[in-house]
Amino acid sequence: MALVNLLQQLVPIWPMILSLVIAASIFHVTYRKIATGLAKYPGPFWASITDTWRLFMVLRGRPQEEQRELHTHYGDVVRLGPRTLSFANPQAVMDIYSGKHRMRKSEFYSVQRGIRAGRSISTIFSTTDEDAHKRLRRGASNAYALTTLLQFEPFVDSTTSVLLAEIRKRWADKSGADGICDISTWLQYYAFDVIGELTFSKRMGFLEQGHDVGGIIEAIDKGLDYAGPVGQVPWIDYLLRRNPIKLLAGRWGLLSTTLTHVAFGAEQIRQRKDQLGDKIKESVADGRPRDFLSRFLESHYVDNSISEDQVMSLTQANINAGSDTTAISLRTIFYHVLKVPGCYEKLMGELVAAEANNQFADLETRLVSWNEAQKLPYLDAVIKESLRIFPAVGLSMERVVPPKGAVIAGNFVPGGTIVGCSPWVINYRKDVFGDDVDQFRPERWVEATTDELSRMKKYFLTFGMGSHTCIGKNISYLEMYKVVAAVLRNFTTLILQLGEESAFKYTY
Ligand code: HEM
Repeated sequence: MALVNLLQQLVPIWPMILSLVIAASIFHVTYRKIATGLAKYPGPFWASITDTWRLFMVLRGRPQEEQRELHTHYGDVVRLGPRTLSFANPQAVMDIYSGKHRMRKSEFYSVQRGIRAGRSISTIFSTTDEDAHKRLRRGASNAYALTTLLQFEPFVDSTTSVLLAEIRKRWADKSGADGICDISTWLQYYAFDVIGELTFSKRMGFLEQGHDVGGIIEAIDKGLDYAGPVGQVPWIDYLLRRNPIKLLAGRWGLLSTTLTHVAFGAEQIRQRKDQLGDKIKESVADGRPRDFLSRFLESHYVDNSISEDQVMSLTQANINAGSDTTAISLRTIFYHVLKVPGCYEKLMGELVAAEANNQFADLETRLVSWNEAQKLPYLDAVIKESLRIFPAVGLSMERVVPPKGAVIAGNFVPGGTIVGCSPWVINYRKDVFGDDVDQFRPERWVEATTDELSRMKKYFLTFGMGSHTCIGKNISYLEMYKVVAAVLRNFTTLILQLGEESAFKYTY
């Protein structure tokens, strides 16, 4: 009754209320469009007044393609939000990521912090604090260095052997539907198991059990499906996952907020500490293969270069940043090898010739060592081209312009603006990779002149660039070169059967 009375009293003044709402909206739109200093940059109208436009672009499931189309339509700089610009030219890549403007990561990354017992866990990937990042990266970089790469080979070999054994047991030499392996799913199991083995000397068990054990893959995929769209409007995170009431309930043990893979990592660290006891404070130098956890624990307990929390955070970064990315990349490699006419035959030809030339030491299990894989130029070209044409990261790698502003590719950009380049845009630049960029053509990496090749390598953005460039790049190359060569050596007749290609969706 009271509400009806109130509405009746408002009737005479509704034109005034409506005018106020319209005036406020006009002010809001004008402010966001012009006062941010980005009015001169072209882009979709709705993007210039609200970030939710970008959120919907991500939800539509093909933001990487849409961003490329926007650049084709509007040019090298596109306004993707009231305070967000996307750049497409190579000079911008240098200006944004080379470190000359000391730009920090945007809040897009904060959305990807883990949660354990109601507390957020920042990782080397998700932190937006440049000093914290520097400390973490310095403490961890030894473990990921090219010089330690070979020490990780036994971990990759053992997971690869399990993958081969499972394929053999389940599908090899079987006819009809019994002989069809959903390689896409199994490559995902492989990538997740190998990162578990590299990090904790413990596979998560996907390959052996043939399913998503403990729902870990689902949890990580859900995390990415959440982070992609929510990262466009990061404050939404504080209403949803990082809702203070929810976090408090998590701290008090009233609600389980710990993410599945975070719990898995925490359990591995606990077990390792129990197992090592007092030996945890001793340096390990007996030449045994050492996983990442062992190296991080040594950095903490022996070298004091990272904190205990950082041990947890670094192992989490491996799982979060290193599993799905490698799975996507392995899938795109196999997809192109089997789909593009002539590619499979050429690659097999290279492997057979190498075998005939006694280039491979292992004739029994047919695993391939890192050093052997490095002597296969066509394999190298196929992997590079697959990663160029289908980079695992589909959105801009966002950075924040420092308060005094910055000149990016000749354009002055005011402080506080979020700027970035997408690997899906830069990897398709004709002036870098050639006129036939839409075509999968590994030969471009073989035929290029020295100058062309160095330009292609310089702007190849699949692993990012600068101080935040992928720390696990060498590890992922180790996995990919070895497993692709080993699968092809072991199973000589592979036929591609495509499923629902249209069901493919990208949210990150
Ligand atoms: C083919 C596989 C992979 C791809 C395509 C990939 C791609 C990327 C990209 C593009 C970035 C930079 C993101 C940015 O600047 O916004 C990045 C960072 C990172 N990656 Fe990878 N990655 C892969 C595999 C791995 C693996 C195997 C690991 C761990 C073992 C890993 C760990 C990380 C970490 C920790 C960062 C953050 C580095 C920092 O900010 O300092 N990645 N990755």
